[in-house]
Amino acid sequence: MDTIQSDSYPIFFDDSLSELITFIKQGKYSRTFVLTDENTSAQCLPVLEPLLAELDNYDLIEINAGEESKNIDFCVGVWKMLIDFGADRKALMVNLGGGVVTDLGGFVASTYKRGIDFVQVPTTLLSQVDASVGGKTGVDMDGIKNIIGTFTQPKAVFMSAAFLKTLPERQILSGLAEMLKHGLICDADYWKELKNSDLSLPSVELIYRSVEIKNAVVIEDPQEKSIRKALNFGHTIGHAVETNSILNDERPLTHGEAIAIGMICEAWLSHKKAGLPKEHLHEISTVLNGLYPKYPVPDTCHNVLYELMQKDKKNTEKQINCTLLTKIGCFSIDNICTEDELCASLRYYAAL
Ligand SMILES: NC(=O)c1ccc[n+]([C@@H]2O[C@H](COP(=O)([O-])OP(=O)(O)OC[C@H]3O[C@@H](n4cnc5c(N)ncnc54)[C@H](O)[C@@H]3O)[C@@H](O)[C@H]2O)c1
Ligand SMILES: O=C(O)C(=O)C[C@@H](O)[C@H](O)[C@H](O)COP(=O)(O)O
Ligand SMILES: [Zn+2]
Repeated sequence: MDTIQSDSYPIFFDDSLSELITFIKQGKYSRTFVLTDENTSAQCLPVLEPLLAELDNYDLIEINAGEESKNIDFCVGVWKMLIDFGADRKALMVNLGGGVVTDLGGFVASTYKRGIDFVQVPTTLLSQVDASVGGKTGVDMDGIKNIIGTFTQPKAVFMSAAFLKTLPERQILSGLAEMLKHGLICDADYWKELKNSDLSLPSVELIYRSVEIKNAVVIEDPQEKSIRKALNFGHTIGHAVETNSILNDERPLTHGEAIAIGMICEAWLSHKKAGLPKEHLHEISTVLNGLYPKYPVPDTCHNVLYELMQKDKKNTEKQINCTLLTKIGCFSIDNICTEDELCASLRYYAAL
């Protein structure tokens, strides 16, 4: 599988991860820090350890697993460890994990001593097809997703299908939601291929195509001034549903599960406001509703969800700004949606 070149960094597809060690050795880093969470320490570090053994030294930093750790307190913990270990500006962070580790690790690295190099070694499907690519780093605060963060590109990304062997089925489905999103916004053929494929573990070719789509969008608009907003399809409503679930549910929704709900609602808005044909809305709803477990969004929680949507980063002057679809494979950015429209879309999802 060919390496994909982003603006300033390579994205390697190589199960052996040999390029990672070459990269670290050639970089002449003063010290290497490997950031993991408790699950990637147990399941993914053993894959990397024989390679890391080739280095003179490296240090491990571990955070708790899950979105609940993606906050400034955990950043402080990691910054303190970097200080205690005497990390200088020539240190390297290797973020080994899912989107929580790559988002938080990228943010910590991009701010420590005003920025040290970091590389992403994504271990979930979601972090491979989405979170590790494109340079959005950050953490949540006050129940708002990714409200604190930077745009900082990694020095390289290293993809290995080996990590996906230990990934629970629920996490595969979570990553699949972002892959389906890539098809819906940019590539109708890819959407068709994906929905007809074996979805229990998408092939490396499908993963590769997803990364190509995301990378192409980011290269055109790295700081989300315009078309990068396409990648936010499903996220205005999805992030609100995700945050509300994290705050209230014993077993919160995954990012992808929440985004799937958001994509159904925003497909309905697309039909009402952006010309998405009725058959396309039906196709999107049927596929997504069939793949993901039904989640309750009763009218009684609409005001809480609407309040959360008001905090979305795409908004200006309190108007809710959604990315919509004009047809499967084509998007339209900067669509202002009213509270009534957003609530009606949640009702559409609930009634499916
Ligand atoms: N920066 C971006 O562009 C971007 C894009 C999409 C999502 N995100 C963010 O990514 C986060 C979600 O990422 P995620 O879905 O990877 O969640 P995650 O990082 O929480 O990982 C999901 C679970 O899988 C475990 N895990 C990771 N790798 C494993 C493996 N190989 N085997 C077994 N278990 C493993 C983790 O410990 C965790 O329990 C969210 O915070 C979301 O906002 C960021
Ligand atoms: O890379 C992007 O741009 C995206 O929007 C990808 C999303 O899938 C991802 O969840 C991202 O973190 C959302 O960004 P945010 O700016 O809405 O927090
Ligand atoms: Zn997302």
